[in-house]
Amino acid sequence: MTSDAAAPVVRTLTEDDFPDWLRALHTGFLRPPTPSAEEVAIRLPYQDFARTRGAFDPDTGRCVATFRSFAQEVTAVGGAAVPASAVSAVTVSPTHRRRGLLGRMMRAELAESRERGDVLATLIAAEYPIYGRFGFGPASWLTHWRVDLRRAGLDPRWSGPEDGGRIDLVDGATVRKLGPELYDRVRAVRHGMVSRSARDWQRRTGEDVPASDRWTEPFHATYRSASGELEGYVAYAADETWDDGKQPMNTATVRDLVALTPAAERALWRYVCAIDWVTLVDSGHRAPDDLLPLLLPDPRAARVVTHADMMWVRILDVVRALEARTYATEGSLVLDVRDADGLTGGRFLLDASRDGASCTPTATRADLALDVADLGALYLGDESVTRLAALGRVEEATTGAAARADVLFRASRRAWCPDIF
Ligand SMILES: CC(=O)SCCNC(=O)CCNC(=O)[C@H](O)C(C)(C)COP(=O)(O)OP(=O)(O)OC[C@H]1O[C@@H](n2cnc3c(N)ncnc32)[C@H](O)[C@@H]1OP(=O)(O)O
Repeated sequence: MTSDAAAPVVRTLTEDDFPDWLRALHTGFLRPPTPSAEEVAIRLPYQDFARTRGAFDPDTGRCVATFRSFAQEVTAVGGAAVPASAVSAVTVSPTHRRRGLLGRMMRAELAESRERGDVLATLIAAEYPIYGRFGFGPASWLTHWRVDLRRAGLDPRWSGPEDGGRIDLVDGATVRKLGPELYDRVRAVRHGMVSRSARDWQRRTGEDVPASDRWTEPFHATYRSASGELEGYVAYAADETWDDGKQPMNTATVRDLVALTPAAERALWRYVCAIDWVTLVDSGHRAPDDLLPLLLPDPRAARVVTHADMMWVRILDVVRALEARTYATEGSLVLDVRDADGLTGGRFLLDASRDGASCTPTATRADLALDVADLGALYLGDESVTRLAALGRVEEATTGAAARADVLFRASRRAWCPDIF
């Protein structure tokens, strides 16, 4: 049912709107609504009001919907950093739901992002059914394991990396200093990862974090190779659970684990799985093909707790998006891309060669026809064209085109976005 009340005004914010906007954000996310003065003061300097939208009820003047975006880079298959607009803080208050406010804010944002020259829009969807209608597709998936170390079969005598590398516990300030450069090297070689701002590192390490974030200090450990190179880092927290029989039953929860080399990744997981008192390891958000379960002598000790869609991608510029990534082999395909919002649809000839890929508008007969949301789902190599064709979502006009597209689009590792934004 639509209310007779006057439609809210959707606009970008001024500084004065911010406390009310924050209240609306908390309301939508079901947190205690009224922000403290401390929270407003801490968050204020990090707001880009030109990219923060709100909807304001004309009768009450109150903010009833929130939306923001920020500049981000997404690593494409092959390592290119693709400019994206990351969408976040999307809420509509329960008093104003299902009157089209999200649609108004999203369409304004996507048009502006396309104008700005962003190639993709990205988001982490709170609920699966919300964003497909706006051309987003689930482009990366996460798996979250809980490892029962009593069943894993690991050698309890482990005392550090066997490869001459070393692990050191460090403090948050050290992570703020060393983490960004390490992380940028890692994201340059793993598709699906996204850039992190200095503010992200502050929030991970507890600098300038409002009480409402409920941050607690984690342990941070680095891995250095035998030659002293920093190659990996882990942040983990532990609880203080003991069972009735006076046995430690602590869970180590990994908040962040990034590694430049497989040796670093193996060593950091091994380290977390060898901490005294820890009987359970909670892996946090990993790629579905993470090394963790197969590092255990008994991989069944790693039980999948969550397997779900993670980052959603909305392609805003088909030509630049498809030219930015690499392909597993040489080949060409004509794609008919439907975009109901008229941002980037059309027919395109994708030509992948040893020298790179070109994507050009064409009038040639299409091999495959698909919605822009499905192209988003395929973009990071983490979905099968054949599967989407079997679902009736990709139309195969040329026999064998779906299988050819799979060979081109798939990657040897799964896409991974570890960050919630
Ligand atoms: C990137 C992020 O920030 S993810 C966080 C998203 N926020 C939340 O989940 C917080 C709680 N939910 C909300 O605040 C709101 O329900 C929102 C923002 C999800 C939706 O806002 P609304 O203004 O009600 O959406 P709007 O009226 O524009 O709906 C557009 C369409 O999406 C559909 N839709 C909206 N939300 C949902 C949902 N949660 N599940 C299924 N369909 C939905 C509507 O039915 C409508 O469909 P139609 O075009 O076929 O009629």
